[in-house]
Amino acid sequence: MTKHAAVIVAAGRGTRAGGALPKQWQSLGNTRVIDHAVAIFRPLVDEIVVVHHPDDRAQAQQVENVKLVAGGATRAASVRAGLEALEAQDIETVLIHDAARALVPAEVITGVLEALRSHRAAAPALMITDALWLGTAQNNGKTGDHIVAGTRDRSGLFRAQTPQGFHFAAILAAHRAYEAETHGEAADDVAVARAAGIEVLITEGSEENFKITHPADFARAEALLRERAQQDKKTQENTQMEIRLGNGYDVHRFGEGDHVWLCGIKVPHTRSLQGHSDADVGMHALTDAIYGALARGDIGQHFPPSEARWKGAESHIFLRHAIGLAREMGYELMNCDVTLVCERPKVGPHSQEMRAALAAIMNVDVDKVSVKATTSERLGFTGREEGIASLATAALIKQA
Ligand SMILES: Nc1ccn([C@@H]2O[C@H](COP(=O)(O)OP(=O)(O)OP(=O)(O)O)[C@@H](O)[C@H]2O)c(=O)n1
Ligand SMILES: C[C@](O)(CO)[C@H](O)COP(=O)(O)O
Repeated sequence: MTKHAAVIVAAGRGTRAGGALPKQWQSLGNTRVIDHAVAIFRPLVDEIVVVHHPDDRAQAQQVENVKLVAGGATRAASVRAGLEALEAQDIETVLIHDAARALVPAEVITGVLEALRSHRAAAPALMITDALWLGTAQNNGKTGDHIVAGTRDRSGLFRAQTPQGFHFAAILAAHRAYEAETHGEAADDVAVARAAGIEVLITEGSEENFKITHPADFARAEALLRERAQQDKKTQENTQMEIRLGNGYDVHRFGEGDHVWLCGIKVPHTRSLQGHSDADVGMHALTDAIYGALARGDIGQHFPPSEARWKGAESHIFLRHAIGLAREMGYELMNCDVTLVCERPKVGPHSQEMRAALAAIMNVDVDKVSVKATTSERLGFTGREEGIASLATAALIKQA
């Protein structure tokens, strides 16, 4: 079985960050910097080693279910200690990470793991997009004391991040073989790997994977946590919403008359639709679609044709009832779509007015309402102009 391990180095003193404790033990959100770093690796690897300073044993012991190892005087020495502690185990790949990059996005880690399937080493980075200057210090070498003495070519340059991933045996051997006297103090594990001739693939880094280095980085990390919490809340709200769909179908036959009511609009015609109510076939189909979405019966159940009081009733009464019931149950109309099937009258010239009428009855934006028409190619009862049929679909949404 492939065994992935993570070595999280946390043995530095965090002198640049300041604070009463080294930065990895300081608070970030409602926990500590180190706890964020460990939590993100937990589901992605089989084993986690936290390398701490010998003086920080008490702080490190508060991290549960990790192997604790005392680190060294340099980052490289701390990494080496972490790797040595894993030697006896059957580890295939190892991810070496700075505790100070506490908010590394999971995709950055999985990007490295994915790359390790085909490469012996991989590490995330961001391409340099700013111009590069050479500054010469005038006084004490702080930012405000430099004068630009030249520019440097930025092409092909990257900002290195962690986790840096390796086949375990290869990076352990590389660390053991690395001679700081010959190669200089290694900036990171990629430098160690390269000194051993290991090719390293660059994977996608992230601006969110910054290293907490200076005091201001804490404020940046807190802001990122707040942003993520808001995003999580939104995602949760979206996953909690409930969407329901319903369809409706209705038919009314033609009889004597000089107009038809369609979707709330009186359309002049050579005949009229017959029915117990005003026979607005489109509005009936839509009303039934809403009842259907709610699983609350149909128009006939709420307004029985056997009851005289509904004789000649205007159909907006039915539609208002259906949308009112939806709201009582906590739903809003997401959108609806009504299709009228007839040869005549022509619906196109009236469809915008019909949309507006339905939208007004339901008290929704007109963009949520569609009214369209089709003929049945002179086939069937609609083709013979014996009546008009209508189909409707309604989508309702409830936010939890
Ligand atoms: N002897 C060391 C030095 C550094 N690190 C770790 O390497 C990471 C990157 O180092 P850096 O950000 O430079 O941390 P510090 O060395 O703690 O910071 P500073 O240089 O400001 O003291 C950190 O997670 C740090 O804890 C380590 O494990 N052992
Ligand atoms: C390994 C590293 O995170 C790559 O960017 C970085 O070099 C470690 O931090 P340091 O400040 O250089 O010790």
